[in-house]
Amino acid sequence: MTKKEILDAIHGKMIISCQAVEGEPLYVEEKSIMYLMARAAKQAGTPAIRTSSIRDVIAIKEETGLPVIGLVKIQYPGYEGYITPTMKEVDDLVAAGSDVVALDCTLRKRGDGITVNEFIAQIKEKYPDIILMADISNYEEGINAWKCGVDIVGTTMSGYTDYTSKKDEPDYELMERLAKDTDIPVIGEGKIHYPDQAVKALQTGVWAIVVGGAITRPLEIAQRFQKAIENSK
Ligand SMILES: CC(=O)N[C@H](C=O)[C@@H](O)[C@H](O)[C@H](O)COP(=O)(O)O
Repeated sequence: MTKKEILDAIHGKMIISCQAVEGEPLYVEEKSIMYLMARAAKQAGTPAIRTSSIRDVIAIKEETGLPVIGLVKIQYPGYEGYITPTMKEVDDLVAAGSDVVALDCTLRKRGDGITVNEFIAQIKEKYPDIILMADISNYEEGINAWKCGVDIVGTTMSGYTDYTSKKDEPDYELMERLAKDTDIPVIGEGKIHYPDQAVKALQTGVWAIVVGGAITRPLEIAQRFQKAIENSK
């Protein structure tokens, strides 16, 4: 699919994130099972899937035929970001056929000593046709990534950096400001736990939203029920 086709397909819609990394209940060592989550997501009508790891990108594309936003979560020493931190992960995602490559574009420390701006430039030089989604945590990082020429900005990391508020709800304000002040698609992502929050996030003016754990992480869902019950006692 071309960039325009992908962006048109996701416009106004909910992308479902299907992820399980090592240590999570749905992570199975021998074989990816996240394609089953993606099957359900497709049946529910999602136009695209976001997923982590090379094997899940491959399995989900094979299962659904939908465009995939791929990323690799890996924590290297010296790097604060863990979403597609180096060219190695970009190379692997491109080779796996990831339609969009998502990467950490926060302004945090990188172990290779280059800036995120330089990293983006290196990726674009190596892969001129790549579609990049910048995962950022605040307004400054979103604007910076947009100016570096990424194709999509996502609010993914809001609440997950030292300098952003840890509230357990979507960052509607960030979504609204970036949608207003950039001319590329903004994806509202992170902590959208309920259908009414999904609606509200889309109403901020973002191009699309990503919902993950509230649909595809059973432990997180069960804990939310448990907590509500405990709190009611
Ligand atoms: C911060 C981080 O590492 N976020 C990851 C990014 O891909 C995923 O673990 C999240 O599930 C995804 O962003 C969707 O968010 P939520 O699961 O809250 O709907």
